[in-house]
Amino acid sequence: MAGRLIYLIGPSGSGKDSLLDAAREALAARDCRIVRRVITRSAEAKGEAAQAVSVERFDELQAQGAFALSWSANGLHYGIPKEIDQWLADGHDVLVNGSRGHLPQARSRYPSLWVVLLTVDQAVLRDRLLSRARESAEDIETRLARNAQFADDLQVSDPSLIVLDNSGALEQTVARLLQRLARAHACA
Ligand SMILES: Nc1ncnc2c1ncn2[C@@H]1O[C@H](COP(=O)(O)OP(=O)(O)OP(=O)(O)O)[C@@H](O)[C@H]1O
Ligand SMILES: O=P(O)(O)OC[C@H]1O[C@H](OP(=O)(O)O)[C@H](O)[C@@H]1O
Repeated sequence: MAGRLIYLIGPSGSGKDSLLDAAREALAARDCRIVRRVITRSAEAKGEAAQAVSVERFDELQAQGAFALSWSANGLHYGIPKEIDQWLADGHDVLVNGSRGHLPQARSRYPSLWVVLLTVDQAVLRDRLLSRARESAEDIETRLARNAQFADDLQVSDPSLIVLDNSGALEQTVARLLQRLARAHACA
């Protein structure tokens, strides 16, 4: 049976990378794969273990059809390697750190995908972005402002949407993620 794509989204700083890192072992034990993204961000940037490439290299990879999904946001380009299609075909569930802006295209390519939406109180979010200190103060404000664009877009009543609040301890969010995925018979 084909695997399921789980598309993790949430505001910048909501904790997507932290959650994936903290849940990595538990997910691997459940045969759930986490894909490594290709990003036009410098390799030195703190945070997720992504493959950093130049814009020229990204464009080449794109032209070669190396990406199953790709988008641009926050002045960067993001690609999800095509190998996820083989993983899904082989029956593995696959977790992707996605983009809210790209959700319609992701849904149209993977109609059975599940969305995990990570939320955080706005004040906590600002504090976390500032203390992460990956972006300049100006870029952080731009990222916070980007959230308004998506505020009403997701239907909380959608049965294939899992909403997780990460305003509290990360361990709690990990536990709830695993629980909710198990209930959805994904990564179970
Ligand atoms: N539950 C939590 N409690 C305290 N700090 C947290 C929690 N979750 C994440 N953080 C911290 O918040 C910051 C943002 O988290 P992270 O980088 O994982 O977010 P992200 O959603 O991947 O952001 P982006 O989309 O911008 O990459 C990090 O410094 C991380 O350590
Ligand atoms: O705002 P939206 O469209 O949800 O997401 C845009 C992109 O920004 C974030 O990446 P990062 O903050 O550069 O790591 C997300 O992971 C996503 O890929």
